[in-house]
Amino acid sequence: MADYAEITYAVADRIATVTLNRPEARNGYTIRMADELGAAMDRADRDEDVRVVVLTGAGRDFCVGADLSQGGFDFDPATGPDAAWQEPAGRCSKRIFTMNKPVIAALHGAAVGGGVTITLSCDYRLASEDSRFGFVFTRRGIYPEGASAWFLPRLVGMGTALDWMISGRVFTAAEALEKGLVHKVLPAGTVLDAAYELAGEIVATTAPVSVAVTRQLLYRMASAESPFPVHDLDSKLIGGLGANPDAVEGVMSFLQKRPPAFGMRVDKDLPGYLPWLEK
Ligand SMILES: C/C=C/C(=O)SCCNC(=O)CCNC(=O)[C@H](O)C(C)(C)COP(=O)(O)OP(=O)(O)OC[C@H]1O[C@@H](n2cnc3c(N)ncnc32)[C@H](O)[C@@H]1OP(=O)(O)O
Repeated sequence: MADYAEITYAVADRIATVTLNRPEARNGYTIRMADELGAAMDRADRDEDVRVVVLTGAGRDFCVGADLSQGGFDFDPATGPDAAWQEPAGRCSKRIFTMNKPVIAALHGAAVGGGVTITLSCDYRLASEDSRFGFVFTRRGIYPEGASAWFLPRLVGMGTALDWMISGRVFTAAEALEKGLVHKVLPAGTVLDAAYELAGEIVATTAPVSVAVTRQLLYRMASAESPFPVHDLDSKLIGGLGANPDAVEGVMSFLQKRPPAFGMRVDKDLPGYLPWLEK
């Protein structure tokens, strides 16, 4: 699409592909890229033809983090940012977190600094066996942003998060898989195909509103102190979703041994969709 300079956006088979597109700079992250990524996620979320987003990078790397050759502040360092300013990785991380649709990150080469923190709010991380990861921030004298202090311990446990974030060392796809940062490691050159296969399965078999509610609930309840609030919410959600036509379709398609034909809309007018989950 002509309206982006540092990413590309394409839709096929109900899957939006968002590609970081500065291969000459190893997809070094810029303020502009952050803004374009946020806009692309917005667009995919609003597009009724899109069910799943695949996030990937052009060239040999996913993303080497902030492009260190570019300077980088979009505020005056002498006065600091105003209260509304959102740091660049957070702009994307936050937008992905509030998506109604799952996001699959297909990673290869370096996924380092902001290049890994922007994937932490994605629902899946698939990695090529040549991937390397690193929360290198302490080595640059800065801080791991993109809300990684919230996401990373939940994904890999506090011990591993402390190790990776304090040491800043670069580690392999095998270590990322062992600790739970990535869901799968794929042979070189096959990670994007694997992402499309997974996305296609989600498109073909799941109800959009169920997916939206389920992913938000998992995140929101991850910090609950006991199962009691989750039991209460479950009752509201099951009651609401039961009134949704997709619940009828999900059961009928199973009984009639045919593929489901779910509705495409996910919005606050649908029974079972709880807009307050977005807060
Ligand atoms: C909001 C976001 C904030 C942040 O992301 S802060 C963190 C910013 N990112 C980094 O600090 C990563 C720095 N890079 C590295 O640690 C390593 O590189 C890698 C692990 C990514 C890759 O290692 P290897 O494959 O051995 O490559 P190489 O020999 O270190 O570098 C090859 C060329 O790539 C350039 N490069 C790598 N990362 C960046 C970057 N982030 N910004 C600008 N250039 C980068 C180098 O400088 C060099 O260039 P030349 O060949 O011309 O000497």
